[in-house]
Amino acid sequence: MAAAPGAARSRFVVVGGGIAGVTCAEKLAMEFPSEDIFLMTASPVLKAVTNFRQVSKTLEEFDVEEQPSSLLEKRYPNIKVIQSGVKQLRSDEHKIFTEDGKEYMYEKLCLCAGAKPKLIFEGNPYVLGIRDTDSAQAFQKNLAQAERIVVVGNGGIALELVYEIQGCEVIWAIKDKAIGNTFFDAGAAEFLIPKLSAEKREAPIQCKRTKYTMEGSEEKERPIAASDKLGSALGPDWHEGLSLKGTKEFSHKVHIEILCEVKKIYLQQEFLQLQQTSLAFPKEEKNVESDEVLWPVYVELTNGKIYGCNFIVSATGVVPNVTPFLAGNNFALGEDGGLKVDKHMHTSLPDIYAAGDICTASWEPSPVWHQMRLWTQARQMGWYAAKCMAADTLGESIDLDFSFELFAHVTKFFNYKVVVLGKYNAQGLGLDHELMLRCTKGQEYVKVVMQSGRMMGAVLIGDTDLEETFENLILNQMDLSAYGEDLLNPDIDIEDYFD
Ligand SMILES: Cc1cc2nc3c(=O)[nH]c(=O)nc-3n(C[C@H](O)[C@H](O)[C@H](O)COP(=O)(O)OP(=O)(O)OC[C@H]3O[C@@H](n4cnc5c(N)ncnc54)[C@H](O)[C@@H]3O)c2cc1C
Ligand SMILES: NC(=O)c1ccc[n+]([C@@H]2O[C@H](COP(=O)([O-])OP(=O)(O)OC[C@H]3O[C@@H](n4cnc5c(N)ncnc54)[C@H](O)[C@@H]3O)[C@@H](O)[C@H]2O)c1
Repeated sequence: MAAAPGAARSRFVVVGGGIAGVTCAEKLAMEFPSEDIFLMTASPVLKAVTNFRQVSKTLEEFDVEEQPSSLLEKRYPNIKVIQSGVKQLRSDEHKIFTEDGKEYMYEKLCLCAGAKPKLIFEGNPYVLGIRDTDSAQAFQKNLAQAERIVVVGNGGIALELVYEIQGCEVIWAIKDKAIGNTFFDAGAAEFLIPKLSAEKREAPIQCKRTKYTMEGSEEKERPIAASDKLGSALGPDWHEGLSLKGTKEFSHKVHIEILCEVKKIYLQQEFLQLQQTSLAFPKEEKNVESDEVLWPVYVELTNGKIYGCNFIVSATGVVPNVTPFLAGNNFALGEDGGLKVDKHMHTSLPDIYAAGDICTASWEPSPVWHQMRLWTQARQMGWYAAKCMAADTLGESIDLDFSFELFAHVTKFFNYKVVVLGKYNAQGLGLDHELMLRCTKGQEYVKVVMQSGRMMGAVLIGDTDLEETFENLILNQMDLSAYGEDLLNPDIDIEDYFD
């Protein structure tokens, strides 16, 4: 195509300086060393993956570093970083327009603009979200002067926050029955809960493993019934450099309100006019006397309770950053608002690919993979999108990358190593599955999800050393019926078993 006068052009343009965009640009730079790759980003710093370690076939660990763009350009001299937000895309003309009034032409474009927090009561100044360095610092500043906050949401961010916050009362309002619904079931939640009260923190106990099989048993700690219910983002351990401390001297003080949402938020003045009564922080779950302190803001929950607090954290998921790209372009969007991509990371429009939090994987997935907006998937998608762009350019064919065979995520919650594999919460399996559990209080929690004798998923909390074996068992879909409960028998070296 002919370049418009004044429009810079490049064969490959990538939008987004997060993990997906940077990884995509790096891979393109390697594949096409003599081509200039334009990387456009709204944020002044880029996110680079460092210390990458392939822990097993599908599990990976790495650090995420904020770096100035000059460092990336030094490592890859054919990458040109353009620091300006994209405000418009004209897909029919293969052009993008940036905030600083410039226009660029591309042959192939990859959109990696990430996502932003999906806030409840958006626009209310007392409601904070956490996404990037700025929002994390704003949160820290507010927390330093707070005595009580309300945390809403039950996913990754809420789990990290309630554990890390010290010296501040936390009312944690969740829609579900148990904590951490995006990663755990109620059994795992029960295992983790003691960690939330510092006073009750237990010394490590002897490894006495309690074994459970199947749901529906009447034992006290029975397996939990299967349920059919279903700027750049920060990097790992983002909270470690931040002092997440309120004004008080105690450690954790978390009160959980389950099965509720926020109904209304009142400013102090509105609240006083209504002459409502707010609840004090509950003591041992009994104290519901009214609060005599006046708070800047009050939260009314759908269970009728009202708590005063300094501010509210909305850790209620994300929405893909698609807005600047939609006007005049007929992208197919997923239910979650992301740009639909096929198994070659192609959006519904010609020559436009997408990767990371902005996209919605719309191919028929492997039975044990699903999309979650995580940095591991952002890296894998960015890398694979670049390979697909290269293959299309060179007229080659390409198979779906192996990383999409099995969902695998390693992280840390409540100071435990947490590994989740496959359909770890029996997602999409309906009632047609069984659970096997092994649990040692304070030490480890192992859950496997079985269907027709095959392992479909697992949650491993603590240093279980089982991830590689279970990863293999899920990948090879071996019929394990004959092993029964021995699968989780701590006295049997399971790895030897399957060698
Ligand atoms: C607090 C927090 C903790 C997290 N913890 C974990 C964790 O422990 N493990 C895990 O796997 N994942 C975690 N995540 C999720 C993970 O960070 C994201 O899934 C991942 O970083 C997404 O990468 P991305 O490149 O797709 O998007 P982003 O990192 O959001 O990057 C998007 C980029 O696009 C740029 N951009 C946006 N709009 C435009 C535009 N119009 N023009 C130009 N540039 C634009 C932005 O400036 C940014 O550089 C966490 C997220 C948060 C917020
Ligand atoms: N260690 C980790 O792996 C980790 C840590 C932090 C964040 N993350 C990722 O970062 C992203 C953002 O994290 P997040 O915790 O905001 O999102 P999330 O998707 O993990 O969790 C959102 C939570 O908010 C709840 N929710 C949604 N709407 C609600 C509403 N109106 N009222 C009350 N609750 C509501 C959901 O039920 C869910 O529990 C996610 O993609 C997450 O996977 C991962």
